[in-house]
Amino acid sequence: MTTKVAVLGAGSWGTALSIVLADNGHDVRLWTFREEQANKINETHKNEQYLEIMIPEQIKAYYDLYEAIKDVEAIVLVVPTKAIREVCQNLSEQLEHKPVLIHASKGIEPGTLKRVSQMISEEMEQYSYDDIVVLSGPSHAEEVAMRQPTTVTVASLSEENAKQAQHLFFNDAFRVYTSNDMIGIELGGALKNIIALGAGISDGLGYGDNAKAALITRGLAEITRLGTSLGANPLSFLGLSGVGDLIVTCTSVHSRNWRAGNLLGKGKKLDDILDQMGMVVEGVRTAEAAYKFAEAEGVEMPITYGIYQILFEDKKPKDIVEQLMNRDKREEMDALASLIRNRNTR
Ligand SMILES: NC(=O)C1=CN([C@@H]2O[C@H](COP(=O)(O)OP(=O)(O)OC[C@H]3O[C@@H](n4cnc5c(N)ncnc54)[C@H](OP(=O)(O)O)[C@@H]3O)[C@@H](O)[C@H]2O)C=CC1
Ligand SMILES: O=C(CO)COP(=O)(O)O
Repeated sequence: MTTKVAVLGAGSWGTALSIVLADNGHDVRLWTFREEQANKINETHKNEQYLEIMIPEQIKAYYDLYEAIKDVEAIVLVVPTKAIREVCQNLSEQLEHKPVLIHASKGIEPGTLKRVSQMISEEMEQYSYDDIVVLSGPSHAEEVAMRQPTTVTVASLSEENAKQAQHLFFNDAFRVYTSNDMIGIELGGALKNIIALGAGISDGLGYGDNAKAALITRGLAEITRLGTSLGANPLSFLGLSGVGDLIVTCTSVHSRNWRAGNLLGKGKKLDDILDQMGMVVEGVRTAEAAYKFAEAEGVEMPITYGIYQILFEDKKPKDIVEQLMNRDKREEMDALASLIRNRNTR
């Protein structure tokens, strides 16, 4: 059955998800706030600033938000986290009905420490937190657009909405699982970007696979610690939006977070890196948010703290490596085990 879907955000990920939806036979409206970009996509069937591949002709680009959303049955929100509130305010003013709302953005707001679904429900009277669906997992846009096998998770407190989202996106190159752990799925997707910056820094410094495996493993431990203390199911961090996304982002040259970290490790300045990237590097703002979150929750996140110091306190990457390697001796699973024990006895 053909569903009318509006995808809001015509960057790499919005375009790749539009391709999945178009392949599934849906009527896709890809919205951008730049008129010349909408015209160019409709004329050339390419969005070449973000992806090299041709896009199916049934994807129509829109500049007028009302025209894009007026009669759709689903909305997929894929703008950078820092644009979520602004886009949701406009959307809320113009939306006259209640299509299922799926977001695919990965970040935490530094000022409020809110996840994306929390920001959406604050800005849109049409939706409660329980209605919203998040889509997350190891899924670089470049590979999804080429129909390479990819697996993701959709989570919602509404089982019906999660299943609807699963059905919309599911195909033989894009396998979609469901979950009801909103907190775990959103936090896994957001926090892995910080560790990916670290993996890039490590590679930029010339360190090898041992260092990267250590960052991924100990990074997962601290993501799980924070996530569990915020109410996530610890098992979610062993899933696609946890270790899955952590692996892909820490090891792929497609990752903007890894690439930004790599340049930091090579001695480039953060502002210059962000200027030349031309795409969002979510891990930077999320590192600030996670550092504040960890402080507020009393959770140890030494890697996140070290990356925060490199990004915001101008600390040298080599000094942070020394700081991490010389922390007190400890048992591998102590902090995590006690958190999980506390959670189970609550
Ligand atoms: N790329 C990927 O592989 C994946 C990305 N994600 C997540 O998806 C989200 C979007 O990332 P991605 O598409 O890659 O980012 P890009 O940087 O590729 O694109 C961002 C898009 O959002 C637009 N935008 C920025 N601000 C606004 C605004 N205020 N109103 C409307 N549109 C705006 C940009 O417009 P303009 O062109 O004018 O700058 C651009 O089209 C991020 O949270 C990211 O972490 C998740 C999974 C995979
Ligand atoms: O989330 C992603 C892949 O799952 C994309 O990561 P980057 O934003 O680092 O490119």
